[in-house]
Amino acid sequence: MTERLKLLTTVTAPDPPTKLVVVGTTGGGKTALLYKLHLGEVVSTIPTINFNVEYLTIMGIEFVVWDVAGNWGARSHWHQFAQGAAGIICVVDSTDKRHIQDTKECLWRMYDHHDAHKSECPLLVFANKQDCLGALPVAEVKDKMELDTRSHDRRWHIRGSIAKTGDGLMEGMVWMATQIKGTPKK
Ligand SMILES: Nc1nc2c(ncn2[C@@H]2O[C@H](COP(=O)(O)OP(=O)(O)OP(=O)(O)O)[C@@H](O)[C@H]2O)c(=O)[nH]1
Ligand SMILES: [Mg+2]
Repeated sequence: MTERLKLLTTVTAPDPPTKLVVVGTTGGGKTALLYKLHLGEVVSTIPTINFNVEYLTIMGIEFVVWDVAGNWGARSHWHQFAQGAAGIICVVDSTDKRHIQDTKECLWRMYDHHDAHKSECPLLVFANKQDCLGALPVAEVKDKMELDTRSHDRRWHIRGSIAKTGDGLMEGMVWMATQIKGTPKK
């Protein structure tokens, strides 16, 4: 009987949602991006204090997406939010070199502290605000983030985006979902 019950539980219990964490220093567009994906709408945002959490289903995978604040106080905790994440999303304001520099430093520091350094945890970077005058081209954001040199054997991808219109968002998320589908479950 116990064995039959066990079997039943295994068969019927749904998989838990797959965790993604969205990081980046303040103002990059993380919250705008999350709600554009979640609601299909532009929401007016204020700087996030702690985090927002929403569910998204992409390519049949249910994701639970944590949008973590990018303020000074929160940055040193990104690695804690990232515990157990199957993928990391980093959002940068392509118009602001100082912001890109800060985000780069915080991102790589997070990897120093967290099991997200493991190569099976893919990294998706959105070079956001591509609609704005003075936005750096994606290739330049890639260089400034040092993705080529600091990613080692981690799978990564950079995509230009406009969180306000949704441009590039789904393409990036499909890349992430494809990577996660290809990662064997533990
Ligand atoms: N023009 C333009 N504005 C954007 C874009 N994405 C976000 N914004 C605006 O940028 C500002 C900051 O966006 P948020 O989503 O609040 O930024 P955040 O990364 O969540 O910031 P924190 O919560 O402080 O970490 C808001 O006024 C957004 O409307 C974009 O692609 N283009
Ligand atoms: Mg926010």
